[in-house]
Amino acid sequence: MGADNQQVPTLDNSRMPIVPTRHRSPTQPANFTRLQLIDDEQQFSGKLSSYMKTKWSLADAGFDYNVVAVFGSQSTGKSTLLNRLFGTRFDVMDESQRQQTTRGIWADRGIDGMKVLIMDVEGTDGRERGENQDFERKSALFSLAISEVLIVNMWEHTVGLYNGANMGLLKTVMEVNLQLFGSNRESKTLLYFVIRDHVSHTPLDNLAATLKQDLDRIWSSLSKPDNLSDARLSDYFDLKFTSLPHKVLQPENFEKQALELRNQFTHRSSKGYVFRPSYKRNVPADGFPHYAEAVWEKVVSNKDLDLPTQQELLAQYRCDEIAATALVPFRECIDKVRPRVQEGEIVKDLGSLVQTERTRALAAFDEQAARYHKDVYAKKRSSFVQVLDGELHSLFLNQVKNASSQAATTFANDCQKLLEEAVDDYIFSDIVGEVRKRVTKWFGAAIDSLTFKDAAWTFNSEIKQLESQLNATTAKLRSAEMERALEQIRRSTRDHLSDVIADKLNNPNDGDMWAGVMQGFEKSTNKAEAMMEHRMESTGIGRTEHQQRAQLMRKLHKGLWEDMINSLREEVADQMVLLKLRNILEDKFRYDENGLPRVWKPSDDIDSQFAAARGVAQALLPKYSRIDASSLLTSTLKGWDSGQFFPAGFDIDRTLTLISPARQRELSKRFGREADALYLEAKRAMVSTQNHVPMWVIVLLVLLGWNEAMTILFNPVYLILTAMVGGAAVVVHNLGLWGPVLRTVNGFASMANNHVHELLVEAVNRTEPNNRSRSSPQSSGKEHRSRRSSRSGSSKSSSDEIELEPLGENGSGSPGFASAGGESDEKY
Ligand SMILES: Nc1nc2c(ncn2[C@@H]2O[C@H](COP(=O)(O)OP(=O)(O)OP(=O)(O)O)[C@@H](O)[C@H]2O)c(=O)[nH]1
Repeated sequence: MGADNQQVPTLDNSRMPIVPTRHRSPTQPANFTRLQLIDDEQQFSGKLSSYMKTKWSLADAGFDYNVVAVFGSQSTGKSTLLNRLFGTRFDVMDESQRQQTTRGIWADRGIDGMKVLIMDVEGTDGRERGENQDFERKSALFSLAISEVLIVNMWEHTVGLYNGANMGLLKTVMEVNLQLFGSNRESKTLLYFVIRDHVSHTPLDNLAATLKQDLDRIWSSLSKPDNLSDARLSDYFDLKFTSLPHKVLQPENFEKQALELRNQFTHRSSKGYVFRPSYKRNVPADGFPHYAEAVWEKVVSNKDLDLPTQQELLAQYRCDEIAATALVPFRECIDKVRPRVQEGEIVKDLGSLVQTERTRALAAFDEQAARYHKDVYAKKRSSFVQVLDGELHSLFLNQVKNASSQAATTFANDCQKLLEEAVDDYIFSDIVGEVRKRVTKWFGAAIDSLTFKDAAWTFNSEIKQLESQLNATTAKLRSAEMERALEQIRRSTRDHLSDVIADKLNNPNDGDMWAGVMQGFEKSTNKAEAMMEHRMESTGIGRTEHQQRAQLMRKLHKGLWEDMINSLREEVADQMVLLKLRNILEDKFRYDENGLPRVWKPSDDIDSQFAAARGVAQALLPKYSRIDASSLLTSTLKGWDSGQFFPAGFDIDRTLTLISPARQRELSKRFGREADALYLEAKRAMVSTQNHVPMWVIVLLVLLGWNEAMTILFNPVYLILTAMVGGAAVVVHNLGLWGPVLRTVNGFASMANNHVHELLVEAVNRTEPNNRSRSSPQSSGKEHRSRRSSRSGSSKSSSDEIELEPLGENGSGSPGFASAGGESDEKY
């Protein structure tokens, strides 16, 4: 193509020179808007969609656009004609070369606001392609399928020629077209025959009649499908004919008539306006690229080309595209709130927020997709709604679950708080019922905000789920309430029963001990049952709920029984039971029948009294060891006799034994030891009543006086000596040996006396042998006295002097010296 051919075309013919040139390359100046839609290699351009949007601004045209294609032999001025009609810049052959200019199919938009898409198709019978008619058939079929108006360009002189007028090609194309599009009679195609170089005098009408006859002949010779055997040419095609003068020989006329012809394509009001609604393919402009490509692919692959199917496919494709586009802002909105909801937040006004986005997305979809195949659109709309609602439902479901969880938590917490704060005599079912009503109402409002008219979902299962949760919580609270009631009732009866038990076990011989205990249990149970009835009523366990009530009663009985057993076990603990036995023993042993303390006298038979008392006490040990509950058989306790009193599996027999046999034996031994101590104590008490101050102590005190006696007592040496002497005396006394001892002492004294006497005599004899002879024995005795007096330092008178008497003859005389006169108390 020459550079001058790249001038911006206008409708001013003087500025639209046809400059022969050659342009075989798809590259073009930037300001050109044409596109090689299908190239030499039969490849469909991937740029059509972007050209529709950016270069041609037709994407948003909806149905308000037209498609025109040109069909004809090579170099018959097709491109020239299109450029004249639509202001396009399709390549025009360089006169000097006479070579094929247009290869493949080119497309462009008409200028000056014309919403016309023009396709310049490679000419048929091309020298370059030779015998190969594959592309010309495909391109012709493609043009026929997608165009509202197909301009059939031909020289005047070829009219009436079969091959020269491309009648053979037209026949083939029509035949295939009938097979492929036969079922679609809704949209026709205008075959606009433009006869070029009309220079002869043959009127156009004659030329048109010739062509029409040729076409009818072709049509009748077509091999039609069976179901279309009656199909007429006019069912599918409208025919229109025009001619143009010779461009070179009659340039002015040519331009003039070309302009008139142009008006038929541009001015709706002009006579002969070509674009009629019946030619519409019902393909919106934004779907045209996909539609055209799909048609081309069908043509190229020789598959059956069914226009309705293609339209449906297109509709499906486009509706999907539109839906995807409409979904983007919707998802953006959802994605903003989804994390918050997933984290458990209850997003305020979520329902209205996303409902607005849903409406917006649907409106965007409807605006564009409604132009496509109705059935497909309806289905796709339904699918789109499902997608939207699917996203919403999953989001709402999370929100509902959050609300449900919060409602359940609030219910549990509020109930617990109110029950804890409730004063006595509160009605459990009133408190719980009130909270439940409030929570359910709140949850209902949360659900309502997420449900709207067109929404295909309900949250019935979530409502049921919450109800189950609330029921479960209520059951738990009721169970806890009853546990609390059980504990309170047991506590209130426990003290009374403990007192009864302590009293009965401490006085085992006052009537039937176990009957008394059981009576106490019966009273406590009756009282507890009445309290329990009241609590069950207030907790909402109606009288119709027999099983639950019976279970609770049995649980209460078990608790009361266990409380009694625990109290009994405390009472018969080792120390307690020993204390009880000891008390009984003491009562029987230490006190008489009148309850007065006994003072044991030697004459009392302690042993038999003790044995009797101990027997009574020991007999109580087996009594304490096992509970006798037989009296309850005749009690007022319901179910005791039928075994329905306690819960199933409760082994009452196991609880009856308080003290095992082994423990009984051990306790019996320990009690025996304690009893023995008591016995000894009694014995000692009796002995103590007989004891007095020993005689020897009195003698000692008389003999020694108080001070001496104390000296002996507090001086260890004296005390030991005294003890030894005393001990010896006791032994002697006890053995009755005083006689022999006295005799022995006397013997020893006599011997000592004799020995002393001998010593004295010897001494006297030794000292005074000579004096004996010089003096008389009297004088000698006086001297002896004087020496003794001098030794004693005494200056006694003569009346104090001691007379030394001679020793007895037999040696068994008095052990001491005989004293003279009243001086006999002084000892030697
Ligand atoms: N005689 C005559 N020549 C014309 C007319 N219109 C165009 N031409 C000339 O015919 C030659 C071919 O013109 P094109 O417009 O390229 O023809 P075409 O059919 O598009 O050619 P291809 O695209 O190669 O098939 C050019 O040299 C034009 O100047 C016409 O009406 N009469």
